[in-house]
Amino acid sequence: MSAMLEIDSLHKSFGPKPALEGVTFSVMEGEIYGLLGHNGAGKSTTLGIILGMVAPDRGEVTIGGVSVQRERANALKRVGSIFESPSFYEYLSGWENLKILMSYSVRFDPDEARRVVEMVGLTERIQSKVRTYSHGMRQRLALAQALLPMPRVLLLDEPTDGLDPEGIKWFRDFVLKLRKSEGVTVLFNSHLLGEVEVMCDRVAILKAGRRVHEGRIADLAGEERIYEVDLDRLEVALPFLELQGCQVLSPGRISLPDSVDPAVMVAALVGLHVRVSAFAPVRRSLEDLYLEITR
Ligand SMILES: Nc1ncnc2c1ncn2[C@@H]1O[C@H](COP(=O)(O)OP(=O)(O)OP(=O)(O)O)[C@@H](O)[C@H]1O
Repeated sequence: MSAMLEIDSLHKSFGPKPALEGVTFSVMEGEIYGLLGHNGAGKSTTLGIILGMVAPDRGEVTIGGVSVQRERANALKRVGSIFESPSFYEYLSGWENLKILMSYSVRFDPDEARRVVEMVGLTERIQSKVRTYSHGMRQRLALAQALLPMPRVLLLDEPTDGLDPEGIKWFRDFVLKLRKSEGVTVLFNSHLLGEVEVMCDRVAILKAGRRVHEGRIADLAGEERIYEVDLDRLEVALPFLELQGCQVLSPGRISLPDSVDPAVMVAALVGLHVRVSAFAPVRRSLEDLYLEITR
């Protein structure tokens, strides 16, 4: 697999505090890649630079080997995007909106547009005025617009923001199907860690403009042994656990070193008059990792 997207050492400052400080990562062809981070971590700035809408102070992005900074139009020819909240002409139909939006970049092909509108499930309402659309329908229209250039790369800024659980599931299934049928490469940012975990192959976590983690979702479990615990007398229990080499990850979650037998640990806690209501192994989630890294 070769890299479809290469983000190389991006630096950007809007004021005295840098928004990005040397962010680097690559997204392989056909990969679904998630960009995570707290509010203000630099996710949208990164996407804006990839889309050629924000000029980096330093660094470069290449898409399919073509530099966005040096050959923007060429690099973005087969890139579809939803960036920030898409805005539409409210008093025009979804169809008229697609026609206008497409006239800025590629030629409008009605057959292709009908195919894409069908794909996103908007056929019945595409002639209705956008002001009558629900938030979910607007997102589907935004997705249709993103799909019209027949993209090899999709860049999505918070694509499920504000969607209801059904809309989120629809979006997830749609993207997974699209990758399978068309081999599209997808980079998106989101705060919905559960969604990211089921959709993405890899994630990067940004913190204050720096990439502080990159890894495969499949490797999340790692070597660590994580236990969910419910204990009383924490003033006794926690120092004891730490003395045994356990790490308290969050209230109620600890990681056990290899040398420690959980049964022996429970017996020892009981011996210290700690009531142990739960002590069960759990799979480490993306949320666990995210909280450990960004804390
Ligand atoms: N156009 C701009 N002018 C001034 N500052 C900006 C601009 N765009 C971004 N910033 C600043 O850059 C930093 C990174 O912002 P960015 O929008 O990239 O974060 P984010 O990770 O996308 O956050 P969120 O999850 O809230 O969307 C923030 O401190 C933000 O205030």
